[in-house]
Amino acid sequence: MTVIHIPGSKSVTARALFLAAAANGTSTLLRPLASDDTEGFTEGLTRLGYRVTREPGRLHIEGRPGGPAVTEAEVHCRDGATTARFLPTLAAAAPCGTYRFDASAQMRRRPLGPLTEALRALGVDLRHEGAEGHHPLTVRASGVKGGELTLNAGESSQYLTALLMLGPLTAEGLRIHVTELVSAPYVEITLAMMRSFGVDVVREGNTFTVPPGGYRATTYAVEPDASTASYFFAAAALTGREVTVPGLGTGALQGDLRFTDVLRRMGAEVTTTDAGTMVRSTGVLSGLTVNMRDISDTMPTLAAVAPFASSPVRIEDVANTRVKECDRLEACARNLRAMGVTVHTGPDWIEIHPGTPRPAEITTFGDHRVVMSFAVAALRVPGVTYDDPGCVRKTFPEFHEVFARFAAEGAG
Ligand SMILES: O=C(O)C1=C[C@@H](OP(=O)(O)O)[C@@H](O)[C@H](O)C1
Ligand SMILES: C=C(OP(=O)(O)O)C(=O)O
Repeated sequence: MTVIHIPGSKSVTARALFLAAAANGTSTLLRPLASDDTEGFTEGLTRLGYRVTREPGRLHIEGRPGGPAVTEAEVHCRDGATTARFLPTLAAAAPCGTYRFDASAQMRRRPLGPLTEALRALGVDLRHEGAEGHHPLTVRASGVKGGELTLNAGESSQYLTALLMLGPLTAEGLRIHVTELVSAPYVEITLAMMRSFGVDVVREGNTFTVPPGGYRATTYAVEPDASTASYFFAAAALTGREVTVPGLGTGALQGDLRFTDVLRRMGAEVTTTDAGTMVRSTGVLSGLTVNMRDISDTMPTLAAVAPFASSPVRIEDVANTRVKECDRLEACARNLRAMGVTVHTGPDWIEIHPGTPRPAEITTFGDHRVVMSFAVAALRVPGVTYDDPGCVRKTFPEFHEVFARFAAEGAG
């Protein structure tokens, strides 16, 4: 049996950094993720004048309920959409200040229009330098009074998360009516974490009521990243092995742990306890039709193991994977075809047929999940290479070393 210790969740770390920065008092984050996304987030906070100090395996953040310590700053959000969407929202709550945000070429292409429109509707002076709804942008902050909003989060749940986290920093609180929502489990993470920092959001159907009054500092333990764990779970199911991931058990916050339900439906044995989750191959890997709207970061993981299933795999309702680090539906289709696999795609679906994949150079489009997903397929197809293997730095800089050790253990 192999036990894999997975680094901290990107989503939980980003939220914890925001909430701790806004809180009254000093917070400590235990086992936060250290990757390009979370380093970018931390650097952004530092540029806004927040004090973050490091110790091995922990971060201390001195909260500033009154907002950033500086009234002017330039923040580069790198490739991280959590950074690029959450930090301008945090800055908007400042009583006064001018804050400019930019991002990598990849992140500049990704949308945030519904969020910036919502901030403007709340009275925030926010200007895009180029295309509307994209970075770079400048926020001229003068505090946010609060009030009612209608939001379409059908493209990204991060718009809703950003506004929910803003709510307690407004004078009167926020009431948000949501018309559409993708990646819904990420909103559950947000609500649970806001509770840990002292704020109870009331949810009635699609309406969220967020009280004013700010956050309370706390010590927060970051759980392992469930999307990262999907590569190890899939690898076990694909190569006749068993793997246990401690720290992702029945109480886990992240919806992406439900990827193990998909593996179970395909034939793997899955056991979840309070302590963690174990996936064991039964030698059976059947195809299926699955809706991944809630857990679309694991769509590429499933796409990469799909050709080895005994019948077609059809993944539905994943249109928003087209506005991630790359167009993930097309990236998966292109790379699977390069490996000789039959693939069909539609606006929001992909269908992958059983085949005998051959080695190819994977075109990564700078997307960490393309690399990590095809590394799983590569366990059965020696000779796969990547045009940019280093892009795993976004969420898991040590991926190649850890995954190679995991593979070697299975071979030995
Ligand atoms: O809130 C978050 O931390 C995230 C939400 C999801 O994005 P979308 O809501 O844009 O699908 C997910 O894909 C992303 O990796 C992290
Ligand atoms: C989509 C992702 O990241 P983000 O939106 O946080 O940049 C991801 O990590 O798969």
